[in-house]
Amino acid sequence: MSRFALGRYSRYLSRLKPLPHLNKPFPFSSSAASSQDGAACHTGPPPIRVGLTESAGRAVFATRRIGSGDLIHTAKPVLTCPSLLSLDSVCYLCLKKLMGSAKFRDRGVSYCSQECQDNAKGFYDVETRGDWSSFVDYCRTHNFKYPLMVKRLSCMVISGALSADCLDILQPATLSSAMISKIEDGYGLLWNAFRKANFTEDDVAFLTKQWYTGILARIRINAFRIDLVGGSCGEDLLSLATASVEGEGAVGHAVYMLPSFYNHDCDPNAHIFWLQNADARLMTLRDVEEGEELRICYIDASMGYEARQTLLSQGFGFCCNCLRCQSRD
Ligand SMILES: C[S@@+](CC[C@H](N)C(=O)[O-])C[C@H]1O[C@@H](n2cnc3c(N)ncnc32)[C@H](O)[C@@H]1O
Repeated sequence: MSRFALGRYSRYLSRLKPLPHLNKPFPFSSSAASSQDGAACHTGPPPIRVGLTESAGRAVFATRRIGSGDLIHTAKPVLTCPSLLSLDSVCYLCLKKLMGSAKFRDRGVSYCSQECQDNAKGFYDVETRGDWSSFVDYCRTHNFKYPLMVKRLSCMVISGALSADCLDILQPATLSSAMISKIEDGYGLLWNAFRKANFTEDDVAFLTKQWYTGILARIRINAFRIDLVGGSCGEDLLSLATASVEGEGAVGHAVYMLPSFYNHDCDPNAHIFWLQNADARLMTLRDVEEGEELRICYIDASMGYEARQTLLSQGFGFCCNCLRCQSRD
């Protein structure tokens, strides 16, 4: 289950259409927009803080009034992974769609730029030492996407690109015993692939069953399905948000830090979307007052109350407490 079936709430976007001030370009330069989590729509830090709620754990709050349709901040992914179906058509690192013949090819995969190829080299050197066929078959057979993210994360940890505890801060899902036994099959296959590739016990000391399960539990709740909108920063945010609702399908998944602290609402005041690659953008869908919680929608909000509750409970393990659900709309 991904929360990035996310964002199909055209019913809620449509009421924004008459607002003329939404038709404005992105309010900050591409360099600000491409900085680490938290580039602000004005100069300085983003107008948000992470705090505690009474019943939904940590959350993101506005530190000042933010106008409807404003970009709140951008976020770089910590971890990306193309879907198996997109392997030949997107950049192996940033998930940008590759048009025509890719110029940057390395040992069977393609990149959109020399920079992506260079940035992926460390973990891809690790990855190309192993034979992943059994592990990938297991993912394909069960239609699992998240174990592929754990495989990439493992290669990144071995290469030194990330530390094994880099996702510890994120909330984990509660896993049933049936899920855990399926997860353990994947763990065995991953472990064997590394050992057969002659990685030392030291190299893979972090890769315990407990680590693997803990990472999958975090990815399950916090991975975003990436639906690219295309377009450019010059386009108005509402068109881009609407396009993201009508997106053609996922190119892969990614995990972020700051966006993971946004709680869900079936009538959200914020939206996450992607233009040309896995760099995320968060925007407001209506005016937000200082101190107000910013919430995005994890699911298809056009569904009815019962269906939404079932999906949120089965996929994310919570009973939604938003105002719309309280009124059983
Ligand atoms: C991606 S995390 C959001 C950040 C999280 N609150 C934290 O402390 O890390 C998703 C989790 O937040 C909680 N949550 C999010 N939206 C909620 C809502 N509308 N009602 C109740 N709990 C919610 C649930 O525990 C859910 O599994």
